[in-house]
Amino acid sequence: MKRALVIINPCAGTRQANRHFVQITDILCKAGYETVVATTAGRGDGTEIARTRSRKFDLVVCIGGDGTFNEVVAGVLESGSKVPIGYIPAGSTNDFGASLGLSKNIIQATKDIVMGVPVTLDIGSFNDRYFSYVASFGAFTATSYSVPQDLKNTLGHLAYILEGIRDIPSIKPLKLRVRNEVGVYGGEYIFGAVCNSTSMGGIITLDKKLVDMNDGLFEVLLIRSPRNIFELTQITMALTQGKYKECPMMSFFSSGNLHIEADPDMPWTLDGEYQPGSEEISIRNNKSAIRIMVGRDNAAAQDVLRIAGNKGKL
Ligand SMILES: Nc1ncnc2c1ncn2[C@@H]1O[C@H](COP(=O)(O)OP(=O)(O)OP(=O)(O)O)[C@@H](O)[C@H]1O
Repeated sequence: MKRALVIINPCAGTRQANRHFVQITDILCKAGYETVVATTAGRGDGTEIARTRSRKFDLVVCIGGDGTFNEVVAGVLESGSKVPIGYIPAGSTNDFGASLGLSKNIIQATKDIVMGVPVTLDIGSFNDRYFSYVASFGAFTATSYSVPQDLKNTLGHLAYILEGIRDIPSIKPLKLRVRNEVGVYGGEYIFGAVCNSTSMGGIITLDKKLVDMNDGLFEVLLIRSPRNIFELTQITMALTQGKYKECPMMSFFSSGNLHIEADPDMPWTLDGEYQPGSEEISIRNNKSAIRIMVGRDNAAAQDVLRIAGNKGKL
């Protein structure tokens, strides 16, 4: 009999997964999995459970937000197992699940895991930590949590931008030097993101055509500190229209590896969770590092994983 390890963060998001838990295990059971459940009790547990137990299973299912998924991915990678991972997004923002087109409906997401196919996906390293979809610093990090729901409903993407740019004048410029395979970028920035995703905190939305989550490359966006209202307007326009490449206040490029020199006190976020800064940061793209289950009719995943070239088949 096949075996599934379910790792659930019972406190993620609105705790809605807890209410569906019997249905989730029922679906796994009917799909032929003997199911073992492990709950996380605090930070790091997802990694510890996945690291010590993944090797004995045919499937690891993660239920929680992007932070829990990050932990489970790190644990699976550290275990050396190639076990496919199913992700049931049950957090508050679920940026990464949205990029991959995973269902927001918990039951449907579970069905997609058992009926779906494994496809490979790049995973980033930030010194000795892993991240699934974004390492970022500076402005906007709290924006996705502070936008009122009614504004999100009426204005959508624009609501995040309005909320985000409100903070820009109060942001202390951050000195940075970034080196990659082709060049060096340096100066004072208010924001930077190294993404393997089409969306980041609602503020940055990348065209699906630009993003391949399995190509060994990140999309990198750096936003310079504005010195006057004209430069601030340029940033606002570029964010609103998604035209990062054309904006003189931004550097936007694809890269596999980055070396960053920064203020060690400058905090980062990895997949939405706090990460202490460091003077020297090495960011690497671990190409096709994990296998993740996606539904067979998942059009978004087909786009961002270039399924035809992927090892999995839909
Ligand atoms: N049993 C628990 N009780 C309280 N906190 C927990 C528990 N298990 C894990 N955690 C914490 O939950 C955090 C991860 O939350 P997660 O990101 O999965 O959910 P979220 O923040 O609601 O979702 P999202 O990141 O998608 O907005 C981790 O930092 C971890 O320390």
